[in-house]
Amino acid sequence: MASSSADPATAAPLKDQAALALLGEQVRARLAADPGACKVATDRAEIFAFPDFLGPAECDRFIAMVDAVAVPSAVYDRASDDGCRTSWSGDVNRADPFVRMIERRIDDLLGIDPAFGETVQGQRYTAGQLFEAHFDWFWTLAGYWPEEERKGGQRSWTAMAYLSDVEEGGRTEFNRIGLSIPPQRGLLLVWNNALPDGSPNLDTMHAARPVERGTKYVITKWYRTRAWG
Ligand SMILES: O=C(O)CCC(=O)C(=O)O
Ligand SMILES: [Fe+2]
Repeated sequence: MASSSADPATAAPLKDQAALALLGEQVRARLAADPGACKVATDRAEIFAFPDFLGPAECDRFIAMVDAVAVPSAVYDRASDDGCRTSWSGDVNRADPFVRMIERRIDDLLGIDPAFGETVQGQRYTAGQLFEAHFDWFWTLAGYWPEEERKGGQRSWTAMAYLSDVEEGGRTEFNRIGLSIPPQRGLLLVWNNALPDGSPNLDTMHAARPVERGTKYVITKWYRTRAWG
C-alpha cells in the first residue's frame, strides 16, 4: 500500500508539513518517556522497537484473521514500477472488539489521535514473497493523492507488528541506513516517516526481504496527519 520509491522531497510538493512536524514532536516526547521503548541506534530515522507488545495468543488470533481476509496485495498506482509486493493482505475487521483493543493499545502507545489511524492491515508472506523497497508516505504527484489528501492527508507514523517468527528470510530492511530486522513474534516496530521538520525522511525507505523458509505474518497500522476516512 505504499506510494513510490521516487524521492518525494525532490519530485513532489510537500504536504501537511506543519502537522507532520507537530506529530513528530508529540510522539517523540511520549516515546522518550516510555521505559519500554527501545530506540534503534541510528540518528537518521526515528525507529523504536517494543518486544512482546503482542502475546502469543494475540498473535495467533490475528494470524487467523489475516488468513480469513488476505487476498493478493495491491499497491497504490506509482510513478515507477518498483515498490511492488507479492504478499497477500487485507484489512482486518475494525468492528471486532479484539481488533479495537489492539488498536487502542497502539494509539495509546504513540499518543496519536485514534481518528488519525487507518484500519489495521494484515499481511502474509509465504516462501519467495516480498515487499520491495518503498516509502510508506504518499507520493503527492500520484493519481491517488487528491483522494488521500481528502481522506486524512499524508502518512505520519507507521506501526508494524510481527505475528510470527520466520525460519529464514523475511527481514525488514531499511536499506539506506543499513538496518535489517528479523521478524520476531510479538515485536512492534514503530517509525516516523517524516523528519523533525515535517518533510519526508528518505532514510525510512524499507523493504520486506523474501521469505526463504516459513510463513511471515505482520500487521501494519499507518497514521495520517488528520482524521482518516
Ligand atoms: O513486512 C514487512 O517487513 C514490511 C511491511 C511494510 O513495509 C508495510 O506494510 O508497509
Ligand atoms: Fe512499508
